[in-house]
Amino acid sequence: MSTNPHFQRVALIGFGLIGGSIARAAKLQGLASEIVTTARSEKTRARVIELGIVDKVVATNAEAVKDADLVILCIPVGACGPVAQEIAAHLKPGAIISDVGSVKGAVVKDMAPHLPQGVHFVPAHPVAGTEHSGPDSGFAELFINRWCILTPPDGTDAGAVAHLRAFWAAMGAKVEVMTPDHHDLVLAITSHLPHLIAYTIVGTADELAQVTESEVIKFSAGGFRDFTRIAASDPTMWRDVFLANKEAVLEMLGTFTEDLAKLTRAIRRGDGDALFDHFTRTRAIRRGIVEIGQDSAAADFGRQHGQLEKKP
Ligand SMILES: NC(=O)c1ccc[n+]([C@@H]2O[C@H](COP(=O)([O-])OP(=O)(O)OC[C@H]3O[C@@H](n4cnc5c(N)ncnc54)[C@H](O)[C@@H]3O)[C@@H](O)[C@H]2O)c1
Ligand SMILES: O=C(O)C(=O)C[C@]1(C(=O)O)C=C[C@@H](O)C=C1
Repeated sequence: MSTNPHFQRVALIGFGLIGGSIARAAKLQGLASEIVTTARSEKTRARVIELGIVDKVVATNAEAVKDADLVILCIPVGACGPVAQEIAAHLKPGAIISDVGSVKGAVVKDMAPHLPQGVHFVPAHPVAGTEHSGPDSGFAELFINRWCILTPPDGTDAGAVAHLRAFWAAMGAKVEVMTPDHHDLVLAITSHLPHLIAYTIVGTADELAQVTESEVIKFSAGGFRDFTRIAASDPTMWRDVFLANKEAVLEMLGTFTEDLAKLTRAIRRGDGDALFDHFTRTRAIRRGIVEIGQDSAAADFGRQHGQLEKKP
């Protein structure tokens, strides 16, 4: 028998891209009787109320988690430890405490010591996002056909894991469980390194523009634009990701630098065969990734669950 994905009261700490998307998707799918969110500034509180998605907007995290059956921290990973400490005394016994952080090892290490006995800690990471942030950036379809990785510590109550899994699945996600360390290694290459490289190349191109007084940015071709979309992402979020996943990112950066050196040598030596072989192999891999991402699961989910459509 499948687990009911519904929660009585869901508290979202932070109403940005991810918190706002969870609120929209959970409302649309009827996954919570009540959704409460924290918005710390008067301006954001006013905007979240105006959006009319959640049932209650409060100013403090302690107030938000009161009587909540599911609490999800939707804040930068560096803030998760301090917020766990802030809310610990106010959590309802039996509640599930989760997060959406892009790094798992550091979040588990920072949060776990603060959480009281009797709550269920099930860290999570929806591997879905955009370069936008803030209360207006979320959308209900964000998680459709995207992975959500759960990293419950050993011994976590199986019922709590199943309940959170059902919640994410009902928002359209494909859910997988793995260890925090494995998660951090995989995401270092598939997500963190691409962001670092995109941030770097935008800075390099801008410096060249200043040095040569040419208009490198102004006349940037499609390739540059496609490649650097993610460099518009939130600086606080990404500062925290690189600080929190330092070891894995440095390891992947080392391997990447070696591979870049091989291509550099091929260019310097005029080794067209080496370049052609490399590009042929990586084109096939890239095309495979696109095909995997374009299967029909999103459409199937939309048909089964109502009006959700994947955004172009
Ligand atoms: N942006 C993405 O593509 C993406 C994808 C998956 C996961 N994540 C993870 O999700 C988390 C949130 O990212 P986002 O993109 O939604 O960011 P966002 O900037 O859109 O929203 C974050 C919100 O958290 C609030 N906040 C920060 N510190 C807080 C605190 N101490 N108490 C209460 N609220 C606080 C901010 O005011 C903001 O409203 C991050 O941990 C990030 O790593 C992001
Ligand atoms: O598409 C984007 O804009 C993203 O950067 C999303 C992305 C990713 O790297 O895939 C970014 C960080 C997350 O933790 C998960 C998803």
